[in-house]
Amino acid sequence: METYPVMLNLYGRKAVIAGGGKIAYRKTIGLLKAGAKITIISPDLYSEFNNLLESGQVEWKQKEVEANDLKGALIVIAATDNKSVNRKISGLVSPHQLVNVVDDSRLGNFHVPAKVTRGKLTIAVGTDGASPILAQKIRDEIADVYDESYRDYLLFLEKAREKIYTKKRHITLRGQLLKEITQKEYRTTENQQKFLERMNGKNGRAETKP
Ligand SMILES: C[C@@]1(CC(=O)O)c2cc3[nH]c(cc4nc(cc5[nH]c(cc(n2)[C@H]1CCC(=O)O)[C@@](C)(CC(=O)O)[C@@H]5CCC(=O)O)C(CC(=O)O)=C4CCC(=O)O)c(CCC(=O)O)c3CC(=O)O
Ligand SMILES: NC(=O)C1=CN([C@@H]2O[C@H](COP(=O)(O)OP(=O)(O)OC[C@H]3O[C@@H](n4cnc5c(N)ncnc54)[C@H](O)[C@@H]3O)[C@@H](O)[C@H]2O)C=CC1
Repeated sequence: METYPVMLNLYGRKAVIAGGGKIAYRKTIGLLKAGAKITIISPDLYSEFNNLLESGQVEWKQKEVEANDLKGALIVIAATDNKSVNRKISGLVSPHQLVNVVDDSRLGNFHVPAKVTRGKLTIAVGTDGASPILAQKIRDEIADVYDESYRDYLLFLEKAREKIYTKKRHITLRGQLLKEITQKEYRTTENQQKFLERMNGKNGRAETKP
């Protein structure tokens, strides 16, 4: 069976992480970047958490995890170092909760891919648990190709697409324009600017490429 990749919008949604170790920390950072509201349930916390706690970015309940702690969470991560506790958590979640079990992905309903993010561009690599290190390696290779400059490029593409849709255009022309801006020449700010001006109808220039 294949997995089904999705890009979740977790902004403001509740996430519960059981365990306060290194792996819990890694998952916390990923969830924070997505704007989730995170509660850590753990008798102790890995020192890296201190900053997050002090700045109020995460809530910590200093205790062992119980069924009640999972209530209201969209996403639950079982990240303790105790296999039977992690297994128990996977059995306690409701069928509509997302649960990731860090030491046995078959017990959960999702696992976490390696990813590279460049602003609005996200590329995720998964191996279904076969080799997290290969997922990391492929991610690193992809990250070299799709470097930091893609952050601004994506902003341009978004803006240009909006402009292309704003004005009433024939569907064929619209498609041509949307395709055109993904070509290499539009990686330069100069050509991006020219394109936006063209869409604004400045300088009386034609819409199609000369
Ligand atoms: C199933 C999954 C569940 C999940 O956690 O979602 C899972 C499971 C397990 N990982 C284990 C080990 C390691 N995992 C990593 C690294 C990452 N692991 C991640 C995801 C996943 N790991 C999910 C599958 C993803 C996929 O295959 O697509 C990444 C991609 C994302 C993330 O964690 O955020 C992150 C890279 C983050 C980044 O670089 O960005 C490293 C290397 C390192 O830490 O540097 C090692 C040591 C090397 C090794 O063992 O291979 C073990 C054995 C634990 C033990 O020893 O007991 C298990 C348990 C098992 O296999 O059953
Ligand atoms: N998915 C992944 O990427 C990886 C998963 N792992 C697995 O993740 C597990 C956790 O690894 P680390 O974070 O390095 O361990 P760790 O030892 O640093 O942290 C474990 C945490 O779980 C807490 N804990 C234990 N029992 C608990 C309970 N009943 N309720 C709440 N919290 C409890 C501990 O207090 C501690 O904070 C490991 O057992 C390993 O199998 C390890 C490497 C990678």
